[in-house]
Amino acid sequence: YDATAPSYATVSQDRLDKPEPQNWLMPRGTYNGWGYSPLDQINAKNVKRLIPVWSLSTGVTDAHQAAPIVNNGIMFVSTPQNRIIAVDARTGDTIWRYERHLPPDMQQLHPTNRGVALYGDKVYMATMDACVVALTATTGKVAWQHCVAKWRDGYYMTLAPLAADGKILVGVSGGELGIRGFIDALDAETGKEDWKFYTVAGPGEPGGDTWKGDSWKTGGVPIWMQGNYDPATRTVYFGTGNGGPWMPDTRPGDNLFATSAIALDVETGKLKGYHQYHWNDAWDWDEVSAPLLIDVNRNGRAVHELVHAGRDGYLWQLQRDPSGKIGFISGQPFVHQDVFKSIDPKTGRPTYDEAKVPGTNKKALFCPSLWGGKDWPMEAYSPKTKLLYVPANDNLCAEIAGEKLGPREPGSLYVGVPIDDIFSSLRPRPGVDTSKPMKIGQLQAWDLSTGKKVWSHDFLDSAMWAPILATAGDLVFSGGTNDRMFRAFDASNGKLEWETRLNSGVEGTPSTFMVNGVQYIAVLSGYGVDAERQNNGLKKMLAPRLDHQVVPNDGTIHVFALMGPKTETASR
Ligand SMILES: O=C(O)c1cc(C(=O)O)c2c(n1)C(=O)C(=O)c1cc(C(=O)O)[nH]c1-2
Repeated sequence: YDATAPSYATVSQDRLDKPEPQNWLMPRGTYNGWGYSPLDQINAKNVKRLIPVWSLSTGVTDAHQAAPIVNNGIMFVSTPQNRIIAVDARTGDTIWRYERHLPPDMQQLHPTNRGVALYGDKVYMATMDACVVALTATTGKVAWQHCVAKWRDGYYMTLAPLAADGKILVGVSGGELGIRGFIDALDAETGKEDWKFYTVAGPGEPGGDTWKGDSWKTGGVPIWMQGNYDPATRTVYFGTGNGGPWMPDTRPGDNLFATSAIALDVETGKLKGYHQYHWNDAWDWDEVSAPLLIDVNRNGRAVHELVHAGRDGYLWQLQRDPSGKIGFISGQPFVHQDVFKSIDPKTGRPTYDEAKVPGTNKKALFCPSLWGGKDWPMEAYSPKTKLLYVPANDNLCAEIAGEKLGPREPGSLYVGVPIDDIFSSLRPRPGVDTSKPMKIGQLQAWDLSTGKKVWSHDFLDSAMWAPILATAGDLVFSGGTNDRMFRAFDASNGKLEWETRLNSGVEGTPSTFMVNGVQYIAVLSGYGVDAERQNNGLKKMLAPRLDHQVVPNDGTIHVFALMGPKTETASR
């Protein structure tokens, strides 16, 4: 499909299995999670001619993290506050807007939304009040809605749904509210539940013995990032979040399947395999960004791998078996990490420095910080350069101590660390001189065959908090820094090739597509949630250097193309 006049084209399973380069049908472009486009009209030689074609205010503020999803010239964008906008991708003309009003007494811990899914003739969104809505793609009218849990019990949703095998897969947030996490698969046509997988193993279930007493009932393990999918083996891969409450002594044991990669049968939801990155999490290191499915050349042999740059600061390379079983290959730090003393070379299981493990009435300083070496923003992989691109945060640590928990009240925080302590927990790496510009955010490029870092582009006095887009034009695109820049780097050496300053901070997932022979790059600006909370921590840490810095929150869709006759027509 390459639209001359944009019109919605039915999204079949076949189109999702083999997506067309012109379209961007899911947050990472393809099921393998690469965030890679084979388009190369915009490339390292001409990217200096990239200009804005149109922009559109979303009408809301806060963290705009979704990828602009494009099907046959029609763009779908979701924003905080349960909204979707459908736009003509060439011109920015609005086709429809949808809003699902939130209950007025609802408190949002993470007011964001990571995108829509397309399937058949519908658009799907997971909502803050823990429902899935299906809209008719051409009209924006509700086709069905199904609530997977009660928001008053502390469940909410921020992730992009994953559409596969006639199902819409979603998971729940609430790791700080004493939930029991799960993934639901809903029938794409009707919204009826097909299967449910609990991420906290219950008594008698496999993994159930890794929770003591009733701790499983409030064990957390949220799923707040979309999964990836292997159509060949019909296996979905998700990353799982932290155990709850935070202090590990409240839930002794490994706590399966927290902070893990899990493989589920798309048809039945049955667990096929898992790998727990770190056991009995104590640092809020959700490992929710799903592992990327990459075939890595090892001594001339293609190894089917699952690759994940962890919030725990380790770059994990795992083996994926056709049966769904997951094996361990390697793990190594990509930022300063002082918690793991070693990892078992056979299993990857880390041993901990006990002084770095916080607990109830036990304070600990640990690195990386509780936002991790990399929070949710996704890595990208280019099959052309064979490099993995990681949005990393180095030289940051956190200090927290647990307090005794009272009884859980449904819908209230159930963390065991005062929320103000969490937001003020950020510390510099011991020994770092914060009176000088500090190296924090990095865009790193890794050769997965050798396990070596090939280059790193460093940002001073700023975290790096945005997903990466890689293209066949030998470019990688990303925002993520506190100066409102959106940038393009040379994919092979990390050289900055182009940057433009936008209205707000940029933590959107960039996407690219083609209409009428013109390649476009799209990204959302709009800053907030934990990028902003961490930046507030940096402002305190680096005072007075960032005292006057403002990173506005206003949401906007931005679309760019190369200057030339065709873009002039497109932008009229
Ligand atoms: O435990 C959870 O349920 C949960 C949910 C979310 C979310 O849904 O966005 C975040 C986190 N945890 C979290 O730990 C975190 O660092 C985080 C950052 C962000 C963000 O949007 O920037 N969300 C979340």
